[in-house]
Amino acid sequence: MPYDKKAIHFGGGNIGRGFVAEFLHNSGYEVVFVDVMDSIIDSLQKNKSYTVTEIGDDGERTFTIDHYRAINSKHEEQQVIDEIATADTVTCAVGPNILKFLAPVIAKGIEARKLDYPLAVIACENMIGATDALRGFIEQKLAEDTLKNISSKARFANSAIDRIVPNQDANAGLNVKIEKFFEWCVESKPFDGTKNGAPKIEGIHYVEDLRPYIERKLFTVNTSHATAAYYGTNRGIPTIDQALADKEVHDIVRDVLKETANLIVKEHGIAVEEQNDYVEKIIKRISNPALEDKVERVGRAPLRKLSRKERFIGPAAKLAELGESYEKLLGSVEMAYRFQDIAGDEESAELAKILKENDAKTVVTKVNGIEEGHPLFADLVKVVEKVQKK
Ligand SMILES: NC(=O)c1ccc[n+]([C@@H]2O[C@H](COP(=O)([O-])OP(=O)(O)OC[C@H]3O[C@@H](n4cnc5c(N)ncnc54)[C@H](O)[C@@H]3O)[C@@H](O)[C@H]2O)c1
Ligand SMILES: O=P(O)(O)OC[C@@H](O)[C@@H](O)[C@H](O)[C@H](O)CO
Repeated sequence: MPYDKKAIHFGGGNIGRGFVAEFLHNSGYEVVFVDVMDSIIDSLQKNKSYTVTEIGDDGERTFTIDHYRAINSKHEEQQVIDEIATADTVTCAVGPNILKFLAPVIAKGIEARKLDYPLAVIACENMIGATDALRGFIEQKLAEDTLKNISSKARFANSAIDRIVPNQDANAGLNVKIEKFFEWCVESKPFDGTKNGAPKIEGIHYVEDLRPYIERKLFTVNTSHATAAYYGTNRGIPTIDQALADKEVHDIVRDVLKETANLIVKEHGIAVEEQNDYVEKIIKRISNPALEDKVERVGRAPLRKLSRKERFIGPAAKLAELGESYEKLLGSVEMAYRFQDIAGDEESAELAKILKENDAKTVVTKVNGIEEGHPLFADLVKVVEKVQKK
């Protein structure tokens, strides 16, 4: 493999090392990791390779990832700018709330570009429109002239990324254990008319309209995952597979998925059988005991997960608008509201504070982004009142 293309990847964490970098590497890209965590960057700089182990029904397979470099953007901003100026792609997997912090350095890299083809920017986060959000932050930092010619400098494509990468063993170092299944869908249209076309990354499924893919993923994989995590936490169950082995939790997850499946089928014209097959596949994936996926990881950042476009309120709001049932989703919302003061999770502490300091109506407006008058509002207020009582 010549490794003659260059990819800058922000976030050397689980999905960054275990999924995005693996695919870039296998497609002949030299990967430049950018992170702010000293331990990850130091380790990537010291070790010239790490392994990714895929766990499937048919056993395990291990791959070696090499041909990468690593930069700490806290200390070496100019280096990151120079790399972006001469790169083919920028990807990130840092978490939706971090996107705004990446924007200034990416904007400077775009300003410094002299190449005769645009940079491909693809955010790989669990968020509807993550690349659009990143683009918005970047554009706030660009000079007027650059903004006028932005399509010659950079192209921005949203993506939906699906692969379970649990937290890794403390002694694993850089090595990543990951499920075998993957899906990475990226919008194709933003690359129309460019010299090189869409980035040639093996495994990416380019699609004209991403909405059905990202909504199906977020409202099936992540809705069920988070439901299992929050009910599991509430019952003192440590991992997702163990939560799903509990008959009651298992049945609740299935009931919640009936509600989101109803929406997905109605909204996107996906056949009922196809959605049923998808649901079965997802339940099997998240029940995989080999992943040992902790409920705290899957439930992390409850304020984000309880927000308007996210895995519970997104589908529940739409179902309410359509006059369809969303009762089981309210149960997941209740359990998410009960995910408070979890060690290492700042949002869970913030959630506890918000619930203590505000009345239920204010909480719903603030946390769920649902206003009085919306058909979901009164039911959410009841859920919050119940949680506030106990
Ligand atoms: N883990 C999964 O199963 C999975 C699957 C699909 C999508 N995702 C999404 O991928 C994203 C990352 O998730 P993860 O599980 O890899 O999390 P993670 O915590 O393992 O990795 C995030 C990385 O981003 C780094 N980071 C934080 N601020 C940064 C900054 N300003 N600049 C550069 N790097 C920074 C962190 O140091 C960390 O290394 C999230 O949006 C998540 O929803 C995760
Ligand atoms: O990453 P989050 O916090 O949005 O959600 C936690 C998990 O549900 C998520 O990371 C899944 O493992 C992943 O989305 C599977 O593709």
